[in-house]
Amino acid sequence: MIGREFIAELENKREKVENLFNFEKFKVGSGTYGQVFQAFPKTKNKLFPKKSYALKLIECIDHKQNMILSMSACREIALLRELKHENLIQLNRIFTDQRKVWLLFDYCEHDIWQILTYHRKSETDKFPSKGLVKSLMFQMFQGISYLHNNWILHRDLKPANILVVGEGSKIERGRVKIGDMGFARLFNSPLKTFVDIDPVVVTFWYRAPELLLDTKHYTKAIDIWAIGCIFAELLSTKPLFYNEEEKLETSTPYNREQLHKIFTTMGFPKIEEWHNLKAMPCYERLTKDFASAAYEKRSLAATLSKYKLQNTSEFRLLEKFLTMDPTKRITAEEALKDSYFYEEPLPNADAFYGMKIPYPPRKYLPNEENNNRTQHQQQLPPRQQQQQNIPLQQIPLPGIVKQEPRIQP
Ligand SMILES: Cc1ccc(-n2nc(C(C)(C)C)cc2NC(=O)NCCN2CCOCC2)cc1
Repeated sequence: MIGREFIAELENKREKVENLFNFEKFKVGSGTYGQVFQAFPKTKNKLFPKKSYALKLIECIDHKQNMILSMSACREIALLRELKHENLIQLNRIFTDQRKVWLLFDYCEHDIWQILTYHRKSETDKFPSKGLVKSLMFQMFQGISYLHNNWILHRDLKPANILVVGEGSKIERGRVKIGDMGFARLFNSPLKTFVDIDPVVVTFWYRAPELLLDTKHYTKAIDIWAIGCIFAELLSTKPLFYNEEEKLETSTPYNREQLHKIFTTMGFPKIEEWHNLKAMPCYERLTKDFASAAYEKRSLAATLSKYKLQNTSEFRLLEKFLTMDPTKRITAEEALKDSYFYEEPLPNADAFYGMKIPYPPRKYLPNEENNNRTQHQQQLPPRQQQQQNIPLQQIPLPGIVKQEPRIQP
């Protein structure tokens, strides 16, 4: 059997995602890493229990009949196949056909961005309950602790990446699933208030000070700072380091406005607090751009005083997350042992325990697929290809549905 007939034979045998699920009209997200659809098993298919799934279409490039999988897709598949924890997104299956790669996940109706947006806009329900906040935080730390113990850093923790399972799933209702939606596409949107901010806009609000000072060492402490920002936002419903300036990514991670926001909120870091500050790559620029005296009266306690958080276990824990010196920041393991998680209300495995879920379901986005060529069919110039991508055939994609031995290119 020659190659083309063999491929055709292969195609007929494969389970096609279009035959197994209804999803085309239910797009819930799109961005740099691909598009995401809510998917419902078709009645005739017994392979998948009757519940909601998420199908992520990976952007491939079709080059001279060769499917080219991006490096990021390869990294996502390789990473997710190794990870298994109840508070992390779980990759269920991989489907491929001649032109596309689909990743199948369990569906999560909610995320912390959506929860915060609901409370910001509500007149009568302005804050998430104490029990909800505690459960979300505890589950987030369980997931991050698993990642950090496996020496994996998330590096882009923000409310939109903290998903929560909704109604419908008895066992997993209110379960936190940390993901990486990778929607951080450059977005030159007009200035907006944070209430309407799109979860896909690139924000620096969760970036640790050492990142903004161009540290060369990505560490676990960077994730802890981001979780601290999310904790503060859950307690106040306002982004702690909100910065209305939405800048396109600049060549250096140094962001003067974001640093100013952090110092205005926390005060300016003292050398005795952050011994290694002078060693930061952008320290010279920092001393030129900022006068520490301007932030003398600033502190986290002063900033959050209007939320009546002083002398609470929440505030004491928050200070440990938002410690300027990354080497002094609390670890995920230490956070899980904090007294905050051992006082009423105790964290419940179901973040929505004892409450009716008031948060709206996800909105469906228009699916451009129907009326124009999709990204994966675009041709990349050959030069770009060599740098960025590996032909699909060369990537062992174990666990693909009904995978036959691949023909070598
Ligand atoms: C390049 C790259 C992109 C993403 C990941 N990544 N990393 C993670 C961990 C568990 C490590 C946080 C999760 C993902 N991928 C997704 O979350 N994917 C989204 C899955 N969601 C979509 C919406 O519905 C629920 C499942 C890795 C590498």
